[in-house]
Amino acid sequence: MTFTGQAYALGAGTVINAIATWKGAAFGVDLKTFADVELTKESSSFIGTIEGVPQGDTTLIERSMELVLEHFGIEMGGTVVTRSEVPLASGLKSSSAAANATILATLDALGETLEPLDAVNMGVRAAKDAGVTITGAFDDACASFFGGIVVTDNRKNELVKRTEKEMDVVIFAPDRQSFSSQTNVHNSELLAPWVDMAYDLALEGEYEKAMTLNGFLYCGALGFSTDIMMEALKCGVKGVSLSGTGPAYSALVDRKMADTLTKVWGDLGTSGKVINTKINNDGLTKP
Ligand SMILES: Nc1ncnc2c1ncn2[C@@H]1O[C@H](COP(=O)(O)OP(=O)(O)OP(=O)(O)O)[C@@H](O)[C@H]1O
Ligand SMILES: O=C(O)C1=C[C@@H](O)[C@@H](O)[C@H](O)C1
Repeated sequence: MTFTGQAYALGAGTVINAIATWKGAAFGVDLKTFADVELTKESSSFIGTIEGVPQGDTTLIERSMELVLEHFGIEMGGTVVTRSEVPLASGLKSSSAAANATILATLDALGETLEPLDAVNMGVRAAKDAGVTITGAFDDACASFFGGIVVTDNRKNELVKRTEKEMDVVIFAPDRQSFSSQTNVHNSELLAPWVDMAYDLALEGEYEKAMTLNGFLYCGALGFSTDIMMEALKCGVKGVSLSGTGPAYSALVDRKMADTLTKVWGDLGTSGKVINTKINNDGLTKP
């Protein structure tokens, strides 16, 4: 007998990368990762597949499934298949989306529920166990789960603030990957006094100023070009940043600016794709 479950979770963009100070902020976007889970008592192993990425590391989604079963004390094995609109390891929180979607799909297969923050914390634990994160990325996990803009303390796994905003999001995603686990933590930590200033701006609700400051700081620390950000500022954009540990950049804009920036970034001739989406304020459920 098999038990099947499906779920999705959101990708996200960065306001504050938490690696310098363990305090972060992020917003959920309208790009989804879907997970299909199949559980059976006939097996005790967990096998994950990332559709279209045969060489992808499936430890995170296998561990996510395992943690749900452990929590309920159920002895089963199974498979999980993810497919994603979120480019993998680009800074757009593909890992948080994959963990959240897998946990919810496993709950769906079992006919069980968890409190939203317990599900988020389980995904953070899976990410730490799989070695794909530095701080646990509780900020990204909350943005992926609840949508809107979230401000968090990743050391305490505390959701400090959540706001909803109707804004478009324009993303420039280069055709390459940058894994959080291999990012330059030492350089990021050198930024702490200035990242604190950006975090305070985020707490005051000045998300666009906060993210632009974050972007220039982390481009400097991680060796990414600021050209893409400068092109956005020349158009009049106020909020633009390197997202996560890169290489993608995202901007918070109104509808009219979204069209302008999509064209400007698309015409740059830098290899990569421009994605026009928006903040997803619905999330999967409210905190
Ligand atoms: N769709 C997916 N299915 C299964 N695992 C995934 C998926 N997407 C990402 N992952 C896992 O997450 C890892 C990438 O995590 P990483 O934190 O480097 O990327 P990210 O979350 O997109 O970036 P950032 O944290 O900077 O936003 C992959 O190596 C893989 O293990
Ligand atoms: O691995 C991590 O701890 C993180 C990675 C990036 O996505 C950051 O944006 C996030 O704030 C923390």
